[in-house]
Amino acid sequence: MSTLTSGLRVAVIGGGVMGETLIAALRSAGVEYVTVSEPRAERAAELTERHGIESADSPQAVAGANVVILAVKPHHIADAVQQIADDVRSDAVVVSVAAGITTASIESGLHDGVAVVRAMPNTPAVIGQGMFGVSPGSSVSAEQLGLVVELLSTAGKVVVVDESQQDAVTAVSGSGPAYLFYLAEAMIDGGVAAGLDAQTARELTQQTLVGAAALLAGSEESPEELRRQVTSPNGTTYAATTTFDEKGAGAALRAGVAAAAARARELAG
Ligand SMILES: NC(=O)C1=CN([C@@H]2O[C@H](COP(=O)(O)OP(=O)(O)OC[C@H]3O[C@@H](n4cnc5c(N)ncnc54)[C@H](OP(=O)(O)O)[C@@H]3O)[C@@H](O)[C@H]2O)C=CC1
Ligand SMILES: O=C(O)[C@@H]1CCC=N1
Repeated sequence: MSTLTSGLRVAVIGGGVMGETLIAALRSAGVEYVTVSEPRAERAAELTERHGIESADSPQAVAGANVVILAVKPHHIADAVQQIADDVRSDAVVVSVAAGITTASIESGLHDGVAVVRAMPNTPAVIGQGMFGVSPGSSVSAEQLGLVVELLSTAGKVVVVDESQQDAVTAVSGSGPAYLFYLAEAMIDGGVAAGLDAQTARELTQQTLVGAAALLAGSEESPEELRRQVTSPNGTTYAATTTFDEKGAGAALRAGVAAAAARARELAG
């Protein structure tokens, strides 16, 4: 990591949920120079204090940066790009994490030839367990893509995908943590309804999801086979999963992923 972090100066434009997630990940990875541009002064002060970083307006933040991370909402990207266009270094790489926004649209707002990478992160990056789908734009060198992949790898796994797949990546891994939290909410509610106190229901749910996720990640078996191993003939799991099927839970989840991908396409404008 030392060759990666030495001399690296990162500007993070937008200090919201994902901006802070990436700041925390970069700092944990030993990146010393991180500057955040965040319009809310109170929030900027919170971030500088919590993570030991600098805060500046966007032109100042990007002026010395070799990596610029755009972490504003998709509808704020055009403004954010316009604010930095004249100050981004010509050899910098600009990484956008905005859902739906194409590298071509960001490139069109920057000076010719500036490298733009589109990356779709997720919030588990804050504990080094993120999943990133990364796509280079039209002016990215192999070295610049390698730098971005190496940098993001400090916060989780990275796959390089064709940009045409980014909306699907967003629907699976970008939004995906929320699907698991949604499931956790329902399991906790169901446990309470079945007679547990809320704290016990949460503890049982949390460890069950952690254990099952680790089993899935570490196993060569398919999810279907792992599920089969839990499901005794006409037992409790069978009772649960046939009810899920009757209520259309699987179909609803598949439709939800499709809706997320469609929404990402819409965000492109
Ligand atoms: N949250 C997540 O799990 C994920 C988010 N993303 C992407 O990350 C991006 C940010 O999302 P998220 O962090 O959730 O959103 P937030 O609203 O939490 O954060 C965005 C921040 O950017 C600030 N901002 C707005 N305009 C500018 C500007 N021109 N310059 C600098 N800062 C600005 C906002 O300030 P203010 O509130 O004052 O407007 C806000 O603090 C989105 O594009 C989203 O698609 C991608 C993957 C996962
Ligand atoms: O909900 C959203 O639009 C963002 C993108 C992926 C996760 N959060």
